[in-house]
Amino acid sequence: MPLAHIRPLSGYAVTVTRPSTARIALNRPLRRLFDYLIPDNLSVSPGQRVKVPFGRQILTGLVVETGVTPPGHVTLKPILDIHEPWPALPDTTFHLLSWASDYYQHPLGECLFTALPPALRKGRPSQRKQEEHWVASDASAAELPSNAHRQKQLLNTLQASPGLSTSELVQAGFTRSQLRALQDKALIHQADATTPAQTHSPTAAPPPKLSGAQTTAAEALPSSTNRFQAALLYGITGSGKTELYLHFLKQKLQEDQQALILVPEINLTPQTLARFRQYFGSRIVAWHSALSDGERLDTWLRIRNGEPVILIGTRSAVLLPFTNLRSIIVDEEHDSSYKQGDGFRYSARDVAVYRAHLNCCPVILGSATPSLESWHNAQQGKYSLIRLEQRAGKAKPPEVALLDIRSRPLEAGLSRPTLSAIRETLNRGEQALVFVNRRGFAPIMMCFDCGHMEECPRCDTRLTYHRRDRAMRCHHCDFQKAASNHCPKCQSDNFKPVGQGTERTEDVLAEHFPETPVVRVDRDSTQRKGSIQSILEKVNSGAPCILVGTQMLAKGHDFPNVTLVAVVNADGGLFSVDFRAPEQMLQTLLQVSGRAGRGAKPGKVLIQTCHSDHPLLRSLCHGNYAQLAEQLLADRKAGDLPPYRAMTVLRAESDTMQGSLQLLDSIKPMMAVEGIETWGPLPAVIARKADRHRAQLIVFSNNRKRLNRLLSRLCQHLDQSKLPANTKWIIDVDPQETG
Ligand SMILES: Nc1ncnc2c1ncn2[C@@H]1O[C@H](COP(=O)(O)OP(=O)(O)OP(=O)(O)O)[C@@H](O)[C@H]1O
Ligand SMILES: [Zn+2]
Repeated sequence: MPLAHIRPLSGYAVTVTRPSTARIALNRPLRRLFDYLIPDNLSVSPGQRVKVPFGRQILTGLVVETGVTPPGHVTLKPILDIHEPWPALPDTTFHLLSWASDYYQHPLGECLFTALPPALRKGRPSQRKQEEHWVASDASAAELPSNAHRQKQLLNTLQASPGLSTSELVQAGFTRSQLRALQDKALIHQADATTPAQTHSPTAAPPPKLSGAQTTAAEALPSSTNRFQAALLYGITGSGKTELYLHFLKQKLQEDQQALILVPEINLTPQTLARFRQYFGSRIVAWHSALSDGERLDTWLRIRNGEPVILIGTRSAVLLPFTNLRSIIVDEEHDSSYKQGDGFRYSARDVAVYRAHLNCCPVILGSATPSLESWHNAQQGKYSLIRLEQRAGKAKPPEVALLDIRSRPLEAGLSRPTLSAIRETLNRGEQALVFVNRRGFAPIMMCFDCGHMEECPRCDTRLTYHRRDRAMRCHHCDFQKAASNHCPKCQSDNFKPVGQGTERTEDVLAEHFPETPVVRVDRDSTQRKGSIQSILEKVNSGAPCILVGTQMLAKGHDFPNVTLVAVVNADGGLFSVDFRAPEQMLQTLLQVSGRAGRGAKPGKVLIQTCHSDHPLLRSLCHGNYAQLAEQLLADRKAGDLPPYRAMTVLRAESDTMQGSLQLLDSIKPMMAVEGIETWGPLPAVIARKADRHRAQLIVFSNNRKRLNRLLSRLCQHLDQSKLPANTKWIIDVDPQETG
């Protein structure tokens, strides 16, 4: 041993076995990490939260590695303290996020911090707050004043589902003050936290017996929770996929194991939770955007502590620090809300599959309209394909008909046959659903004298007329102004709405059917917390009504008394420039059609179109998505588009279009590499949004690894380049939108 290494033992004994430096990730959009010294009194390991000095601030960082050699002769500052002695991100979660950072080309620090609840991101202590659960006391609602409707409803809810938590009740539209009011009157009390199983114990209602088709599908589901297996469950609308998920978990998941069920935001209703709780009681825990910071921390800690929860959550749930995750289910796997639209643009579905792979556990992707990516993976044998092509119970698939509206008189977009079909439905005491793909009253306000149309001053789009609040609004930025009765250009009062949105359809239906409630469901009508829940409750009561809504209505709802679905206009996606538009249009049409006839009564779907001879729409009538998927995949293959080639979009935004195009032009030569093809740069379809000019460069490759390496180099290069003022770039790997 060289002499220089022989040192007196005292004071050095520790440094021999302990690393003295650590590389730390910060929650910053920076593609770099920072090195710090580990003081002798601290012991740190990867995934752990630490406090570090950064400029004049003290920030929370996450340890990425220890024992690193810092570059050059920099003097390192010491870590100030640790937040807790254990790593906030355990091994597999850490590995998952590092992989995602590399795959999606997003800075590691921001990726890692996404897996922490807001409280821990902000550097708060990781102490557990006890979530309050409520039960109704043995008192009667008669003690409530007759005008306390909401309190009565709250009490009824708790009588029906004892043990709901404050957050679940708030999500269902109740308020904390209503809870307090009932508590003060001793009508409800907190469930005993030490015996939650009692308040949450599965109810006696026996699960329905699986049908023959369901049993066959169940037998084909992954056989073990200790092996990676990916299954695509293609089950038509109303086939009872949820029952299969429950059956699978009941059969396969052991009592000490964790499971994750991903759902699109809108599907995570108290009804869904209640259905799962019937089987699994207090093991069911929810994760969604409406939770408070405290509730998130509480749930996060349960997961990190390895409690055997079955988490039902939206997109970001896939990043949580599970320690014993043994099954993953992705419901409505085709849903575009699984892809994050800004910042860390990950696809929760794809991350879920990778996570299952890392954990050596099964993943089930379920949908009535699988994404072409998943369908392709099944064709390639990467996923097993399980088909469930019969509706559950007594329900039959709906009868679908195209209604050509080219030469028919329309009333706010509705044809006479559609109106009569609605009337017949209501006369039978059933419910009708009318699907309109736009919110607002009309997408265009136009002067019939001078031809002027109202446009957004900040975007290359028209303003939508919202009649309820007499406003003209841009749906792409936050611009709005008061609506006027006169053309702002020529003052003519021949200034009128063109086309229809949900508000207009709602008005026409209310005029035609004055006796029947017309319920509008879109982003405007459901802004208030819990409003969607009360709407759903109304519909679920089964009384005749007409539902009018956007795709919010298409997803996953189970309204047994809806027997007619009318689609006002199906043609939007047929001729779009976005290559995904036909797929998304067909998925939406099939999903919304799938709301018809889910109970004992037969369902009917009327699709109004100007292209009744279009082959895609004709196949849709046969309701055979498998066939449609094959057709769409053949088009993708012919165009050398995903899933046949990997695709990434580089976007640039600047004060001028020239600035955006120049930036993309400057990096294009870096991509003149074998096996890489680029399209563009070109202005985006909406070239100007909120006064920013947008351009894009699309990159394709047959070789994902090569593309990934090239993109990493490109991002490094762009990070180190000095960009012109006000110019920004964005990278989107596997984009959902390419317009
Ligand atoms: N074996 C069964 N026997 C009787 N009814 C069943 C059975 N399985 C499911 N159901 C009922 O059938 C209806 C549809 O089930 P579910 O909502 O799970 O369908 P789904 O496949 O998720 O449909 P979608 O894709 O349209 O959301 C529900 O009301 C459910 O309770
Ligand atoms: Zn705008």
